Amino acid sequence: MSTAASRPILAITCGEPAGIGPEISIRAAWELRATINSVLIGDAAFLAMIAEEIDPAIKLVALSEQAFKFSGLPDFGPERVAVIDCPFSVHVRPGVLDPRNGRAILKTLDIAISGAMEKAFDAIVTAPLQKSTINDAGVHFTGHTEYLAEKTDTEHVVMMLATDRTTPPLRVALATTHLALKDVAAAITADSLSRTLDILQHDLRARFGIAQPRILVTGLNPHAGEGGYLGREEIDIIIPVLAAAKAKGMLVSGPYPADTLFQQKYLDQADCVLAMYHDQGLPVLKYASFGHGINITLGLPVIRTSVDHGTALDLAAAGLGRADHGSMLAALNAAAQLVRATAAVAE
Ligand SMILES: NC(=O)C1=CN([C@@H]2O[C@H](COP(=O)(O)OP(=O)(O)OC[C@H]3O[C@@H](n4cnc5c(N)ncnc54)[C@H](O)[C@@H]3O)[C@@H](O)[C@H]2O)C=CC1
Ligand SMILES: NCC(=O)COP(=O)(O)O
Repeated sequence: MSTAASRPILAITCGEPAGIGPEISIRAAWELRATINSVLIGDAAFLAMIAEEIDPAIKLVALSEQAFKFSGLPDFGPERVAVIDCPFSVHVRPGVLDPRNGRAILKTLDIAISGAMEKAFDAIVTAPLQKSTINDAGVHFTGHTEYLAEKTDTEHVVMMLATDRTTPPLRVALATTHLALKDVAAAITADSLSRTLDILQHDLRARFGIAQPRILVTGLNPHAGEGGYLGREEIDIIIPVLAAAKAKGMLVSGPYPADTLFQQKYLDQADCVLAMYHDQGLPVLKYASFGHGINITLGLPVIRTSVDHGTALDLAAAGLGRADHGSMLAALNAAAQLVRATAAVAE
């Protein structure tokens, strides 16, 4: 099924329909149709309406989930973009969240995940969804990252955001994912941190072709704990884990104070920074490249990339044409590149 070498097949979940996800998904899939075989997953009638408004020349062709499951994906060629129909429960009003569509949004992800696990898709690319809407629909949901881990039976995954708009490219991985700040310290255990480093090392090699990844690790506390006077996580957990990783031959260093680590002289010597939590690492990357970065979930049995932004309900409410689809283009191109790089490393 896979056409990794030529035109990889990427499942795109169109995300929260009241946000900018459908628009950026259609624009990016259409623009890249010559090199990427995108398969949009969402409400086909709704997507057709948006496509018509963006540009009547855009050609979408819909198939039902049943047809996809029983007969697979027909070859629609590069002149049309396929849509797997996943109908919403209620009419969508741009900018207005409706939890009654929450379960259908989640179903788009389920179709993408099972299709990728069965190798009908080479990778998954997700447009942003509103995490609160899924919860309001009655399903506990903290993020795609955790949901993908659960649905693929993966015990441990790593969230990494990346941009090639800097020199060298900046990659920021996180030791924890979507957690309330009060729960972060307890989640950083020797076991979870060493698993995170192992996954980083493995995926930077297998998916990015970096033979000996150099990983700079932040501390958790201000001034990396100030020798224990501002917290003991560095002394009790991070330093011993880094020592063990170095003993295994990994090129890790730290813990560095997070507020001064992001300087060119350090980043020039690094393939990746591992930050301890969401708002420690991501603001730096988003400041460097917001709207053009990507989010990659490492450690999964499938390739998944996403955009570096959220649903932007404010823009969706204002009408089509306001959102920048640069990050969606980057996420699609990165997924295609990861498909090719992974195939090359496996050979
Ligand atoms: N991968 C995902 O599914 C993600 C989903 N989210 C969800 O998005 C929701 C809203 O998040 P916010 O923190 O408000 O961030 P946001 O990224 O949606 O918006 C923050 C600001 O950036 C602007 N912006 C965002 N994307 C843009 C684009 N493509 N072009 C131009 N301007 C853009 C918005 O107009 C707004 O001013 C959250 O509640 C969260 O659930 C957030 C991040 C990732
Ligand atoms: N800020 C990045 C983010 O929240 C990613 O969330 P998700 O991809 O796990 O849904």
